[in-house]
Amino acid sequence: MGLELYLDLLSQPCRAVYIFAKKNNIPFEFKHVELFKGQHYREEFGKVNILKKVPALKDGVFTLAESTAILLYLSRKYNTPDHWYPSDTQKRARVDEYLSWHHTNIRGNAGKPLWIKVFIPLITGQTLPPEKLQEVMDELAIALKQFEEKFLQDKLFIVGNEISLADLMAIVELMQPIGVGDIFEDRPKLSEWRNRVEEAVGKELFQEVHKLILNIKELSNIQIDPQLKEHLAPMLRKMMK
Ligand SMILES: N[C@@H](CCC(=O)N[C@@H](CS)C(=O)NCC(=O)O)C(=O)O
Repeated sequence: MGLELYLDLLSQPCRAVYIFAKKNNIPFEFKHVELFKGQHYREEFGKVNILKKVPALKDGVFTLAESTAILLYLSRKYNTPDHWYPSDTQKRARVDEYLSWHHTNIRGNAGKPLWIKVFIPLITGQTLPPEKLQEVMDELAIALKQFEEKFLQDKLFIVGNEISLADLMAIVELMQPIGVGDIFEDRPKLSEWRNRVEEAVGKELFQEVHKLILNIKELSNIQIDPQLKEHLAPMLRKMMK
């Protein structure tokens, strides 16, 4: 049994894993787990990831959750080019530094605008006041300022002159709010970095993987799984407050 990747390309960390595997010609079977259909609650998927989240990996009898761990596993197993996760100790530490900061700062904030503007209305039928969107956009702006000042500075990529796992994890998150508002528009440094990342990944692959998120409005007539609604209810109540 070969490598299987369980993904939904609406999910940011899934896009990072997909891009990484495709870009590095890693052979895998794409196992589509549609979150809005609640397919991650199926018993079969629970055997791959007891946490019931995507991305997840299955390689023979070995299973693995968490995007960062999956990317590192793939980079080691397939001996991918060094720039993704440099062997130089200090460069590698810079990737680790970004990845440690990423989850609570970029990931913690970049997904929210889409929830406020698209997913919550879709799931609950309720539209939230514009101030709610403004609130999360303001929080994201703080994270973006730190991203530019601390991690990007005046470099081409987060770790010098080549793309690494840090850039990959960052870009997939920063593409998430794009259907709601263009966060790159008034940020030339961020926008130029995005172009470089897109170029390094390959424009065709980049567009392919972001097709769903760039056409997010087409989701408006999707049927949401009732179990998913129930599972999300506490989180939604918190976000709607
Ligand atoms: N820390 C995890 C996050 C995984 C995660 O939150 N996945 C979301 C999609 S972006 C998910 O599967 N959510 C389903 C749910 O919580 O019901 C990673 O980086 O892989």
